Amino acid sequence: MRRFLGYERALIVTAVEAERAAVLGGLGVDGQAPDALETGAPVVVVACGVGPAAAAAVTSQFLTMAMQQGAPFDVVVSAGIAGGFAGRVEIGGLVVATESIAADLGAEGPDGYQSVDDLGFGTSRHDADPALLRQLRQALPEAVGGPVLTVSTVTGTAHSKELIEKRHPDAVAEAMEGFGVATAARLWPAAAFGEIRSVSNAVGPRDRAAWRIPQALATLRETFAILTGRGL
Ligand SMILES: O=C(O)c1cccc(C(=O)CC[C@H]2O[C@@H](n3cnc4c(=O)[nH]cnc43)[C@H](O)[C@@H]2O)c1
Repeated sequence: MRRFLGYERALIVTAVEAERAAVLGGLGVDGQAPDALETGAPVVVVACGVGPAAAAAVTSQFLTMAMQQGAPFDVVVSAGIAGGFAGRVEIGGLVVATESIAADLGAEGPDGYQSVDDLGFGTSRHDADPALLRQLRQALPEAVGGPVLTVSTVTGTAHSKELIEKRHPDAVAEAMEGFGVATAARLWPAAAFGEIRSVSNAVGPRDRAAWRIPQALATLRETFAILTGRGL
């Protein structure tokens, strides 16, 4: 198996098995045995489950186990499909996060929404590692760069789309794991963090039949072929 960019050991965290299979397909392997972590594979791909809590828990577990085995990860990437904000990214297109933002981690009050940052309780944002981001932008010139939101509930009405766009006017996409993966990765300063998303649907009123999942999974697969030097 080839390396991810120039990194010694990469942990790629997807939400579901179909995304994991697409990433592994890009790496040129049909599947990965459950002992990939123990055998020192240069790229380990794990499906953590949906949402930021599962993402943080599983990422933390894998980072700790790799360190205990003496083969720590030096890069951690949250990867999968996402909803894209219309006019910023096409369905089937690719997004590279400049930062991963917990879009609903805060409080509502008479003056509107306040993030945990506004409240003085910590941070709702994690920047992508600058060196990793540069490499991703160079390897994937067609990708749209910008903040990617992490939500616990998929935006599904015109009203909630309007609200989230007002709170995060620069966001290019929303998904459900990036901030969780980043929160765990931040505990390991030696590991660079990034988030890569292919777009399966437009953020807005729920229309599951319009989600182009096979197209987004194909983009994800091509992306990881490029990032491991296997081309298209
Ligand atoms: O049904 C399938 O075949 C299938 C294959 C791959 C992935 C899925 C998912 O449902 C993945 C859920 C995952 O996708 C992210 N996501 C995608 N669109 C959005 C969105 O509009 N808002 C928020 N999250 C989105 C998210 O990270 C989920 O964990 C199904």
